[in-house]
Amino acid sequence: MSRQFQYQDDVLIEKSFNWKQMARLFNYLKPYRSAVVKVVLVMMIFGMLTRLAIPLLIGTAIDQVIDPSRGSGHVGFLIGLVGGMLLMYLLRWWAQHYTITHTNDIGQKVIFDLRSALFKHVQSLSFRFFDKRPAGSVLVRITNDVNALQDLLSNGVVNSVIDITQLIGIIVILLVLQPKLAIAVMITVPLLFIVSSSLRKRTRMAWQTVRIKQSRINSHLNEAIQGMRVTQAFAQEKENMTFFENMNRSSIRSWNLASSLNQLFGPVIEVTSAIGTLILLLYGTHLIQAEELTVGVLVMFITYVSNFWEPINRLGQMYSMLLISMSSAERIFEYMDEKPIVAEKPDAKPLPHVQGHVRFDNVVFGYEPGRPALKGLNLDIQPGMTVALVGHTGSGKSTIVNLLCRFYDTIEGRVMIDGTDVRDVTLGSLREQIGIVMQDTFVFSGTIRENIRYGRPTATDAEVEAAARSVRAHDFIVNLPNGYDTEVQERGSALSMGQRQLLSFARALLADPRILILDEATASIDTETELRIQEALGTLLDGRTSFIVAHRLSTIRHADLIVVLDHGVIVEQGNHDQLMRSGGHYRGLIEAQYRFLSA
Ligand SMILES: Nc1ncnc2c1ncn2[C@@H]1O[C@H](COP(=O)(O)OP(=O)(O)OP(=O)(O)O)[C@@H](O)[C@H]1O
Repeated sequence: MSRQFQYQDDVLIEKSFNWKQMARLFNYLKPYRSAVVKVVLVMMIFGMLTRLAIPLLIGTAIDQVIDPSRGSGHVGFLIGLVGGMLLMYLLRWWAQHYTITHTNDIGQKVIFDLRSALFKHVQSLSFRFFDKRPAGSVLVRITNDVNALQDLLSNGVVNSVIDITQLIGIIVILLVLQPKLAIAVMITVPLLFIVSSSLRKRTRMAWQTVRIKQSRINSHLNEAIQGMRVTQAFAQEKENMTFFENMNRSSIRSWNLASSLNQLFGPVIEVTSAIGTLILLLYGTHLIQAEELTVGVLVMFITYVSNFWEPINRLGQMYSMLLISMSSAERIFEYMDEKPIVAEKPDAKPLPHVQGHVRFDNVVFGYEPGRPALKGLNLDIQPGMTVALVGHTGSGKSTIVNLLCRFYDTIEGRVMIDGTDVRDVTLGSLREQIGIVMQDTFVFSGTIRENIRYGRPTATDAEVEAAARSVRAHDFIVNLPNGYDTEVQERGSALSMGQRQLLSFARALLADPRILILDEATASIDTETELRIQEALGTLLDGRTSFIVAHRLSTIRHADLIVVLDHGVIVEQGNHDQLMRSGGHYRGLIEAQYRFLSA
């Protein structure tokens, strides 16, 4: 299959640890500081202390009660010790339950904050940001990468604090109980460290690969679902399936590898712990024989040492998780650090209610360096005028409207509305006064009423209906199964092309902007709908400055001014009759269209 999907931003990260990034990430835990401290305290007091106390109780039981040299009259004491142990176990269970509930809660809240902050930021970014990235990869960062941090920000932090404290506690107790034996046992720690760190590096890379493969699946799925119509229309389902299956298989393979590497840690820990126990028993026996150690203390040692490996193992896993999470954090912060190219000036003022006088003053613009889309454009449009922008594909029509809405900033020259440079006003106040009707009307999931109201959320039902009536959309809406309350879906597939156009006209009319931009649909529709749309358009354009990226002859003919563009330059302007008479580009375009229609 020739199609190649590339998700360039998903690369294996093998960088050294970025402490700054980590501090930045942990900043998100700040609002929940007191909750974290509470959980750590509960776990330390009731979880860790009970764990440390249990071996002491066992050792005491052996030396004070079970040791035959001490007689057998201490059953009451033994029951007391066992009761104490039972209480410790219960407290421990409760502390674990408390910790799990609360760490999950903290984790969820942090993830919520992080995801909201990221979405808010991404929403503020300029068109140029989205030009460069497939929607799928943005989606993956807001979902997968944020999710990848959940474990770290919940159990990760709390468990690490507890594990470190527990380790220190055990080491101190062992050293106090029998320093020589303690040092002998700990000889195994560096051994474990060396073996596991090389294994851990491989495991970390393997888990990163898993994450990347899963991200690719998500990115691909997003594209595949969005492009499903094209896939089906070109009967590419089989090829698409093969591609997907390969990705899926490769994801499983990477998961199997990572998980088998992960499973090697268990045996490594077991072997080290066995060596530790061997040292403990050999050297311990020697010390007992030399009367430097009691059997009870040896049992305490054995229990403590068995509790020693678990936190070490968890801390190692935590370190790997930290490294993997940091690669997600880096991806998230890369977006967070992306500045909107079209930014409001700090002293930007709201644009007052405008008349609709639009001026392009020697505007030069290009989307990419070295490829100008507009080359020194001058236009002066009086309030209320209807301007038709015509020209070959790629001539710069949409670019003009993109600059008017300030989706991009000019490289040279100015765009002025009522004498104010669009860069001097707040983006909200500018765009509120400009209504846009896109060629492919985006219908959001919801009812027809909600979709029309998108233009002005505060509009009443009566106003929504009035707008729909004015643009002749009311008739088709009331004929839908639930009238204005009919649910429509994301791509508006339940509605025809013409109906979607009328819906978008109603939306724009309700918003009542002073300046209207209309990207006229190119698809041909039946004559009755065409007439209805033309009538609706008349209502919509009335009294506003309008820019129409025009394709229909009827629209172009009625425009007050026709601007003919060619390769980013205005080659002609005037009304229909003037331009026809002059016999230039425009006449050529119109005659070509006639020839096409009559062919
Ligand atoms: N987002 C973008 N990134 C890079 N180049 C772009 C982008 N949008 C448009 N261009 C380029 O800018 C030039 C002008 O494009 P523009 O969309 O303004 O043309 P148009 O006249 O509206 O075309 P059409 O009638 O096909 O919509 C073209 O060469 C196009 O390839």
